[in-house]
Amino acid sequence: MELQIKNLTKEFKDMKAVNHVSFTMDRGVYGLLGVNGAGKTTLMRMICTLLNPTSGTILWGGRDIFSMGEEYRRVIGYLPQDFGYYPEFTPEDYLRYISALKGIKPVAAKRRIEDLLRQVGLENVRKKKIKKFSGGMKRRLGIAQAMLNRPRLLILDEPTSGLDPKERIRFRNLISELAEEGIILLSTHIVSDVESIANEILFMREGQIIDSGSPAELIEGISRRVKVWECVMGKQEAEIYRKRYCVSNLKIEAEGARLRILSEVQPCPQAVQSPLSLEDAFLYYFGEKAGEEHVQV
Ligand SMILES: Nc1ncnc2c1ncn2[C@@H]1O[C@H](COP(=O)(O)OP(=O)(O)OP(=O)(O)O)[C@@H](O)[C@H]1O
Repeated sequence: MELQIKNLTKEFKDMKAVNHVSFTMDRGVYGLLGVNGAGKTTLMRMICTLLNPTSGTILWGGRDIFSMGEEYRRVIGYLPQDFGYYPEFTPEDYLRYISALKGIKPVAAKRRIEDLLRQVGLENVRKKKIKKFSGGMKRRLGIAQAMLNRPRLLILDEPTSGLDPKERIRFRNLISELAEEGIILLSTHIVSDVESIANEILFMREGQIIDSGSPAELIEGISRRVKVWECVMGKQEAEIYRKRYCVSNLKIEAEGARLRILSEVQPCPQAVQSPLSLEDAFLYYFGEKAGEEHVQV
């Protein structure tokens, strides 16, 4: 079964938060990458039927999702950016409560909750109150609630925000496991969160999908337009280069500042060409904004 997004637009007053977006998802993990305000949440909320598009269509198996009602809700699982939980609940109570809301019968829910607690690694804290959970544990619980109805389409909005590096690794492993069960669309502004697990990446900027493909395809495409150079220079000189070029990394070493520069031509005589990474590709599209919350694991 596939989800087709055709010419989708969402306008808020006179601004287009999502601007004529089209793409199709059939299987695996799709990483929606963009800086804050790119339109990721708006796009995801429309896919979840929580927001009506201004124009365009979303089809599941060729049918308009907005006319499918309950049938579509059975297909989809959603983890919103700020998912509400009840601090005094245990994960078991919480999942039982959400199961009831989703209309899952108690016997089936019991089995499913057992499986999910194990799958997201919360079986040992099943009796602990959620208020005592770390950010990573809460996110994993959030994924479990989105998975209760065995969705074939799982939408995760910024699922890694607030996670520490160890939790990020654990999260990536969990997503790879879940991907075997259907389609996962996850949004993030952190390249390393999706680089190793996404089959396809969609770069979103100012409401539009500006490029898409597998990480290798994206790297190859952008490599034809820009090169990456590495060079070492004095700190003062490095400041000048930083203003003049798109610098994807600056590291102070014993012999000076090591710069990673994106440029079509060799920026200085000592610069040596280096293979382009997905992180560089992100920077190529998003420039300065991309570095605002740069996280490396
Ligand atoms: N209900 C709304 N009314 C007016 N403008 C909105 C509304 N929701 C979103 N926007 C605007 O639409 C644009 C896209 O927002 P959106 O939340 O979809 O981006 P995002 O990529 O998810 O960013 P973030 O990660 O910060 O949530 C932003 O400029 C935002 O201010």
